[in-house]
Amino acid sequence: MSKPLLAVTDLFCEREERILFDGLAFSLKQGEVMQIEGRNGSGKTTLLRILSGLSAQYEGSIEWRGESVDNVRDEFLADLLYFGHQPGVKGMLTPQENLRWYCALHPALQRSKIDEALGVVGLTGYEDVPCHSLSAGQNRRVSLARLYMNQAPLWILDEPFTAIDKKGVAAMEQLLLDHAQRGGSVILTTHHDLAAQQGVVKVNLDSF
Ligand SMILES: Nc1ncnc2c1ncn2[C@@H]1O[C@H](COP(=O)(O)OP(=O)(O)OP(=O)(O)O)[C@@H](O)[C@H]1O
Repeated sequence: MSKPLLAVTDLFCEREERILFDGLAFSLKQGEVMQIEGRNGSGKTTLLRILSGLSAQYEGSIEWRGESVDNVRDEFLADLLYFGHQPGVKGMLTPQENLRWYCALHPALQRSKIDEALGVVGLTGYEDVPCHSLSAGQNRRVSLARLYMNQAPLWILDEPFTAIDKKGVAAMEQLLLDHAQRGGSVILTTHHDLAAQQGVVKVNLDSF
């Protein structure tokens, strides 16, 4: 049997003397989409930050391709795209400039795909408009355009559909499924009901 891509065992995390989860365990295989569920404040963002290496305030084991993430940190980070709660878009820059800046940070990405990615997320005609004068949903779309340019094996996405309209959510869901079909894996949180329930593995933090 093939090793899981990501294996979490006996994870414990507390914040402000409140236990968020204890004994949390799950594994993610290649090509799997996993939705982390739980009530507000249950620790979903905290968990995603731990999994992405942004927080070390936990106990337990996290393995990437069978090795402790502590031992393969560089390889793990190179294989990861983390999409945080905030859109991470610079208001003074245009959508095109934001994506150019993103490409400069991640040389594996193709600058030639920027216009295509902006087109796919419905921002044709807005390429040169400063992001501070775009709507919340449009700013979120600038951020989501990065997913169309990134084939990292693991996507960790925190509330990627916030402020996105229904049609946009459907397109994004399809993008996640396409990524999984190509052998990528996805861990996400969302308060949206995903249309594609089949094939989505769920982990509910309220149970831990
Ligand atoms: N850096 C921190 N310091 C102190 N407490 C924190 C910190 N980060 C998170 N918390 C607390 O941990 C709990 C879990 O927060 P978290 O943002 O992970 O929840 P969530 O499940 O993502 O919530 P939501 O569904 O509302 O987005 C909250 O009670 C929060 O106040």
